[in-house]
Amino acid sequence: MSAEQSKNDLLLLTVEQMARADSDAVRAGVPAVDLMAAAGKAVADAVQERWSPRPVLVLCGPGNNGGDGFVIARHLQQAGWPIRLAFLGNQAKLSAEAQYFYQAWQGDIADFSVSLLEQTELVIDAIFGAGLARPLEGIALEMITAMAERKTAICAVDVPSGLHGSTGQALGMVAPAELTVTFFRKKPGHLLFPGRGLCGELVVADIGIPASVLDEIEVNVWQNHPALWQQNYPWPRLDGHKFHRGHALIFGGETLTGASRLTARGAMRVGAGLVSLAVPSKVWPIYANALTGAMVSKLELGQETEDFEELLLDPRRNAIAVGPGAGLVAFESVRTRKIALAALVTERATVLDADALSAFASDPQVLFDAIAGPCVLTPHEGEFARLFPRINETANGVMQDKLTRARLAAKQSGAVVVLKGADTLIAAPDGRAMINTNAPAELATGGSGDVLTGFIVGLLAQGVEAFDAAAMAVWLHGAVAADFGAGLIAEDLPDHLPKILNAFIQQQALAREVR
Ligand SMILES: NC(=O)C1=CN([C@@H]2O[C@H](COP(=O)(O)OP(=O)(O)OC[C@H]3O[C@@H](n4cnc5c(N)ncnc54)[C@H](O)[C@@H]3O)[C@@H](O)[C@H]2O)[C@@H](O)CC1
Ligand SMILES: Nc1ncnc2c1ncn2[C@@H]1O[C@H](COP(=O)(O)OP(=O)(O)O)[C@@H](O)[C@H]1O
Ligand SMILES: [K+]
Repeated sequence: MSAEQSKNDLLLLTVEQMARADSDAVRAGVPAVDLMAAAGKAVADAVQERWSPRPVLVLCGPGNNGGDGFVIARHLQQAGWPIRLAFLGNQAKLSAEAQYFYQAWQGDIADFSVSLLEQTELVIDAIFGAGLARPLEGIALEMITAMAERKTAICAVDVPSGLHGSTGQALGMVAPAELTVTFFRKKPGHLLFPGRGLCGELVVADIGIPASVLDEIEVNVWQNHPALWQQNYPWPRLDGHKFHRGHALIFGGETLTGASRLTARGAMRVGAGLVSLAVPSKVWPIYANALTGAMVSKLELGQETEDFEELLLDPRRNAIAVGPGAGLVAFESVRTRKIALAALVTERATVLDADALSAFASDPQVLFDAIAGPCVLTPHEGEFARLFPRINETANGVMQDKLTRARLAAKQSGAVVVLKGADTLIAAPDGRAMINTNAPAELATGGSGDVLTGFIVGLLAQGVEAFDAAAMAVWLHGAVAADFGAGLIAEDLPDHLPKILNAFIQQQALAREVR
């Protein structure tokens, strides 16, 4: 598969974009009835690959998702499965293609009723798909609530009914599926929590929509994956020396000294040519004692910012990280702000994390106004709420989804925003975004974010553009943790990185040989 093709496969379509892809395909000559036939067949195949024949209840809703349900029921029935089918809606209002498959269905059609679940071992949820306009109510809601309570095995068509495909948010109740089969491309809601947890295994089926329809749709959200950035990965040059690989400067505070040391180790392992820590002179011995490969510079009491600025007079210190362990109590907070602003004024590539974000909570605009060069902000949800309170405001008690919030924050701040969590978002001010999906829950351990900051600043030092550096770092961070597995602590992340990088090099070499 070519790089362009895999990039294309990683695109995520909103519900509206998917509807557009669908209608453009029809306009390009693919009959709508063929799309529905292919969609239903793909779901029936996926079901037969995973389950042995058993009593199945197919729940068909009023739209085209329901239309798919009729196709699925027919295939499974022809394969000898015991099928019951229930329909919610008005036959006269079905689309032409759904009407066609409704007519083609040979069996009985029941009304929705919770009692149907009694002799059911597998439910095909074809109630609502991408077209859900408002929260579920009435018998649809009762059905889904009963399915969730009984923990019936569910195969969802396109999305588990009630889940919003663009946001990953539940519109009221959603029964978690074991398997979700979607069509053509994934949607953000399949990858963003809670949606990701509700979809179970996710299968993307080709239903005959030509990829060329994407040429007309402006898509700028992807699932984060090396195919998107591996051509920009900064492998060392054969004739290189350490200054070709950049010099990362990291500020270290005086209380939680471990945090910035983790950052430094992350930056070193990811390949920065040189790494320096700049730390208050009174704690210099702690750092100097603990670090071998990194250099430690002293910032004298009362003139820490000036000393930091002096270090920045050397243009070879080309990437800066401030935040991990920087300090927030009283005078520390003021110092953290000053150091962050001193970094930003150079317009060199800068990562601000942790305390360097919280230090601006009282006036985030001061931070945003100072961002002029390449900058990456790496808030977790708590830090995000402090910096972007307006973006987090709720309407009817509901906050906007994570993708929207990260993109608004990137636009507002002028920085690449890495909104961390189990479904970390990477968003650029120009609207591009990636959703990361390879991170295991083992990363929820103190200090893992500090290492991520180190990976980012190490890549920035090597000249990688901010959005790519953030995407690479987040992916590597997840890959390392997933490969390490149980028992992971933050210290393991830098030290296990070489294994992942070496595997990555081998894969790239293989790909080159194949080409
Ligand atoms: N390329 C594609 O996108 C294809 C899509 N197909 C299927 O078509 C589906 C999309 O079809 P539709 O746009 O008809 O969407 P749905 O099947 O989700 O149905 C929407 C219908 O439900 C009604 N509705 C929405 N919210 C409601 C609520 N809360 N309570 C009661 N009624 C509500 C709407 O008024 C509309 O009539 C996809 O999910 C997929 O399963 C397939 O048929 C094949 C091709
Ligand atoms: N449940 C989870 N699944 C996957 N990744 C997670 C999970 N919880 C946290 N992470 C990741 O772990 C890191 C934690 O960073 P952060 O919250 O800054 O912690 P710390 O300050 O202790 O380093 C982030 O990269 C985040 O995306
Ligand atoms: K569904």
